[in-house]
Order: sequence, then structure tokens, then C-alpha cells
Amino acid sequence: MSRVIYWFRTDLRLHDSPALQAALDLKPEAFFPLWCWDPNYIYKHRVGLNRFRFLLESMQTLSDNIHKVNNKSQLFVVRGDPVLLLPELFKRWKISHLVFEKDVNGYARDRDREVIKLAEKAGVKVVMKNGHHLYDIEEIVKKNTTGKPITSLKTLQGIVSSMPQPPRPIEAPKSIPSPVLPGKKEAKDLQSVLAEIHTSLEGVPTYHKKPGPPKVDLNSAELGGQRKKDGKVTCYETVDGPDAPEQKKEEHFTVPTLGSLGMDPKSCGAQEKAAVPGGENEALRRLEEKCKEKGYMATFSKPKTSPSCDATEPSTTLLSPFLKFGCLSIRKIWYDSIDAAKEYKGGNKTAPPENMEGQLLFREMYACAEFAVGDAYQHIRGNSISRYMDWYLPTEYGKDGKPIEPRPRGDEVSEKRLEAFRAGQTGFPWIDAGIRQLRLQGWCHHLMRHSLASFLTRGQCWISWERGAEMFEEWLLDWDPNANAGNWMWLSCSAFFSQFFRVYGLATFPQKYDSHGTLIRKYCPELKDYPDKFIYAPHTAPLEVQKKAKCIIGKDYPLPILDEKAEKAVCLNRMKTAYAAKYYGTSKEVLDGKAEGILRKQHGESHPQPPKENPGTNNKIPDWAKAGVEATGATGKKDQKASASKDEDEEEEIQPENTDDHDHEEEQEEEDEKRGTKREAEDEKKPKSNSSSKRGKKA
Ligand SMILES: Cc1cc2nc3c(=O)[nH]c(=O)nc-3n(C[C@H](O)[C@H](O)[C@H](O)COP(=O)(O)OP(=O)(O)OC[C@H]3O[C@@H](n4cnc5c(N)ncnc54)[C@H](O)[C@@H]3O)c2cc1C
Repeated sequence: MSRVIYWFRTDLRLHDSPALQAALDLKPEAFFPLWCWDPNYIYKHRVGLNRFRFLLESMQTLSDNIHKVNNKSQLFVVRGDPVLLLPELFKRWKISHLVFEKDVNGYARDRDREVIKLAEKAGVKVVMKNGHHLYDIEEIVKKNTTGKPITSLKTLQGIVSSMPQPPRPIEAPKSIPSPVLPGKKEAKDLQSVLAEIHTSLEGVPTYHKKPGPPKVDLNSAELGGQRKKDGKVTCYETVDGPDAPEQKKEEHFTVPTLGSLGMDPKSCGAQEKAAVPGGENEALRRLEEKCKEKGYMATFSKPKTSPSCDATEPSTTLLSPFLKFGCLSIRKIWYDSIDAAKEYKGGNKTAPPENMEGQLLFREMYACAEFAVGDAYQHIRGNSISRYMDWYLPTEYGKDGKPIEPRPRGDEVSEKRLEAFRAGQTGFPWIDAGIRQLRLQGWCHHLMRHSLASFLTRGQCWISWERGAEMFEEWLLDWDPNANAGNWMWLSCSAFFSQFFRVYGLATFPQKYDSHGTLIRKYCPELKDYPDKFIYAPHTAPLEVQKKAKCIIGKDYPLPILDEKAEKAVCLNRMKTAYAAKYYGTSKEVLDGKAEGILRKQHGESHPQPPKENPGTNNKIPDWAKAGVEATGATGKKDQKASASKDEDEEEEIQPENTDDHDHEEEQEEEDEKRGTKREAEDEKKPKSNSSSKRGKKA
């Protein structure tokens, strides 16, 4: 007879869970649905309030759903490091099997290896089933014969075409056995179960008896003061809770509260209510709603979805946080969207990479790349797929070869730019609205993420993508170790994508989707009364317009922190040098610390010059900002013409998902480089026409 711990992690659902099904197939006499509230997640990862809230809501929904199937059960939340706690539970509950969903990426990889060893030592059988991905990531990586990590959808598609199709989703279980302690009979109700299990854990050491040094202090200014000033993390005081004053003393194994994490939405300016509520029920509701619109699924084309959207009315599915925490099964979204598209009778059906299948395959691709590269994937040094650029504010390493945390301050100009970016105070409304939306809602559209990442790295600031990835790690509801670092590498042209000569315009790109600037009016309310003409570049508005809009640029809203075009030109030059040098995170010159000096010497660019005038002290518009008045602030017909002629070198709208040109094979790179140079040369020669508006139509 088996006695099973089912260890829930990023699979917070009952529907279509192969691992859960495998556990139930063991026909257990005792079944413990367990969640280890892992302090590593709290102290060593950058998790902001919104993601914690989403997670807690998802855990609560799961607990309620388990309880609906078996009223003597729920999700049993134990507080502590799984590596310390699980062996204790194996002993006390006489466990025969530990079952969980396979996770080969990021932090889970090492933790699970350790847990498996401990289980084997304790004589507990481990059952692991794939379920977080469509395919077994480890198997794809083994089948890859290119000798390099997979960085293109084509390579991935080639490999999976010879693998069996992912099985169709299965239903949620109709029954779940109760947790029964060794030598005991099934308890009469949940209260008795909770009391018995509580007693069984007497004397189990809490996390606080073996604390690790916190790596990430969520109270630090750098992390935006996410905790209340006096906020203490109380959820580790006992192994099984309760841990918050509002909970009753006898309430054990409950889902922790935000308060017990020392967090309070009010104290850090977060929204009182989550913009995206978590949990399996919400995930299934959202998916069903999207799939009802058969035309939406059949003709889904990512580049055509608008980045100017809110989490309350997303132009894409907004299912990523649910996939991240496994509230939604990947096979469910895969097959439901395919089925919906099949039933659509209209034309213009889309295909990968731009359609929904393509989007979900990107998720697989990043997981394969991360697994092949290993821990170095989160950084540049030691990362075999990330090109090396001489970015500002790179990760610094100590003598032990590990990243220094917190990072020592870098050069002042870049630090100021990073601070302005973080605060949503760059003076570029599209960027600021995106950052503020992310901080408030925990989500923004993919192409908004493109704009943010491109601006911070190769577009203008030349700041390492590692810094951007860290911020997203804190803010995103859907943060995922594979997709986040992978997309930052993509957008900074460090891996996956190499068309560095294409840069997003900070006003021209968003104008194509929304000339009214809806998102800006919402997230930068100080600019809400600006006319459409100036909404994306308010610093270009004449003073009378600024006064009328009750927002003086340089006083009520910052002047741009940099000169968009001048910086873009400098960055392009640097990119060319870095691409020609062909250094990767594993190159000798990078590992021995010489690459930065070599590149700086070659491209001859000194540090980006800050504007001479001091933005924020008066309304003196610097000359470089004036020069862009018509070019960036224009939306009217007459002005558009001016824009076209002045902005001829803009190559802002890119749709990497559409190009699928991202394998970093040598020939491919060389070809790209040639195309890059050729394209720029053509741009210089081209007669001044309205080609940018044509590009707009294409987008
Ligand atoms: C700089 C940057 C960082 C990002 N960080 C993350 C991250 O940490 N976690 C994350 O899930 N996505 C990340 N993305 C990818 C993408 O922006 C989100 O997956 C997408 O916006 C989620 O919204 P959606 O569910 O409405 O997407 P939809 O367009 O509806 O797509 C459906 C699903 O496909 C997957 N998907 C779509 N695009 C991508 C992609 N480019 N990479 C990986 N998966 C994709 C997601 O699971 C998504 O839920 C990042 C993108 C950028 C540019």
C-alpha cells in the first residue's frame, strides 16, 4: 500500500496534471497534498508584492478545489526549506512515494536533485512526470545534434517533429484520498485531520533554526521597499502556521497571508486589488472566454496585437502568469486553441511563429536553451549563447567567482539612468507608462516589454540586460527563469536575434498602435491633458501648450534623460564593434576580464554624455530636445510628412517573432551583419520618402 506526498510546486491545478494522475494511480491509502513554503523563494529571489499575491491566491484556489473533491483534505502548507522538511515528513508520515511535476529549469534543477537524493536515502520512491512543458525538455536537449543550445524555433520544430505529439489533456480527478497518519484510521473531518497532522509535526525544526543569509532584501531601496516599514516576515515562526494575527490559533497549514510576509499593498503603492487575480478557476475561465472567439484564435498574430493595452483589457490572452504557476495546463491551452482555430470557418488563418502555437513553442524554446546553458543563463559571464557587449553596469564577480550581491555601484550616469528607468521617470512617456504599468499590474504587453528592453540596452542606455532582467524578476507576475533572461537576450541582440540595426522609436513606434496615447494618460496622469500631437514627446510641446495641459516639462514631468537619436547612433556603433569581435560569455577575453577594454578601445566611444542642462530644475529645453519637435511629436498629416523626412533613419518596428531569424550560426551571423551594413547604407542613399508610414501599415 502506498503512502504518497504529492508535492505541488509550479503546478497549482487539478485539471490535466500527469503527475497528479500518476500519484492517484498508485491508489494510495494516504495522500498528502503538500506545499513547502520555501524561504529561498522569499529571501533569495526577487519577488514583488504582485507576484506573491498571485501565488497566494493560486494556492488558496487549489486548496479550495482539493477540499471540494475531498472534504477531509486541502493543500497542506508547511513553512520551510523542502530540503530540510521533506526528509522529516518522510519519516513521520511513513511515506512510500514522493510525486511531483518535473521541472528542469532554474533554481528547481538543483533543489530537486538534492530532494531526489534525500528521498532515495530514506527509501522513498520518486515519481516525476512532465507537465510544465509540452515536451520533455531534457529529451529535446538530448536529441539536439547541432552541438549548440537551441536558439531558434526552426531547430526546435525540427526536433519535436520526430517526437510523439503531446498527449491530449485529461480531466481533473473526481476523487482524492485523504491524508491518514501511520497507524491511524481516516479522521472524521478536516479539523481532526489538521489537529492530528499538527501533532505529528511536533519538534520539527523551523526554517529559522537554520537560516541562510538573505540574498535579496525586499525592504531595500533598490527593491522599491516592498515590505511595510516595520513589516516582519512571521510565516516561518512555526512549521505549520498560523502565522498572521488575523488567523485563528488552531488554523494550521493555511496559505500564508501577505501580512505574514511583511507586505501590505498600501505601504508600497501597489493596487489594493490585484489587476490579474490568480488561480486555476480564473485561468480556465479566461481560456474558455478566449477560445469562444474562434476567429481570435485562428487569426491570432502577435505583431498585430496592440501593446497599448491594460491588463484589464489585454490584446493577447494574458495567460502567462497562469502558465508560470501551472494554474493552467500547457496542453490544455495548446489543444483548446488549436481546436478553436480548426472550428473557425473564415480565412486568413495564421501559422507559427506568429500564431498561438508559435507563442507556446517560444516558451519551449527558451526552456531548452536554459537547460542546455545551465545557471550561467541568467548572466553573461559563462553563458555560451550570450554575446558579450561592453554594457554599462554589468554583473560584478567576487573572488569566489560568484556575482556580488548587492551589486557595487557603477558609473554615475548609467546609475542615474537606471534609477530613472526603474522609477518610470525617464521623460519618455511610452517607457514611463510601461514601467509604471508593470509595477502596478505585474504585466504589460509583449511589445511594450520589447520597447522597455530595447531602450535600456542596445537602443539608448547601453546598460546590461542583466539589470533589466532583475527588475522584471521582481515585477512580473509571469516571471520565468527561461523566458525572462531569454527575452532580454533577444531584445538586446545578445542571443536568439541579431538584427541590431533595427531600433524601436520611443514615440514613432507606439504612435502606430495608438495615436491618442491611452496608456500614457492612464499611467502618467500628469500628462493626461496633453494634446495627441505631443503625448509621446511632451518635451517638444511649446510652453503655452504645456501650461494649458497643467504640466510643465522639467518641473511636473521630467525632461528626457537622454537624447534618443544621438544615443541610438552611439549604441549602433558599439553594436557593430561588438558583433565584429564575436565575443560570447564563454570567450577567453570575457573570462579574463579583457573584453571590455578591447571593445571600448575599438569603438572609440567614451561614456554617453548627459544633457548639459539639468532636467528638472527649470523649463529650459536643451537644444537636442528641441530638434525633435516636429519629428517625434507629430501625428497630424502635415506633421507626419515632416516626421517622415526627418526620421528617415528610424527602423523602429521589428517583429522578431515574425522573422524567425535568430539562430546564431556563424554564416547566419555574417549574413545578418552584411544585411545590417547594407540596409544602413541603403537608408543613407534612399530618397527622403514616406517609407516610415509604409512600415507603419505593415506593422
Ligand atoms: C524582456 C522580456 C521579458 C519577458 N519575460 C517573460 C517572463 O518572465 N515570463 C513569460 O512568461 N514571458 C516573458 N516574456 C514573453 C512575453 O512577453 C509574455 O509571455 C507575454 O507577454 C505574456 O502575455 P500573454 O499571456 O498575453 O501572451 P500571449 O501572446 O497570449 O501568448 C500565449 C503564451 O505564449 C507564451 N509566450 C508568448 N510569447 C512568449 C515569448 N516571447 N517567450 C516565452 N513565452 C512566450 C506565454 O506563456 C504566453 O502566456 C518576456 C518578454 C520580453 C520582451
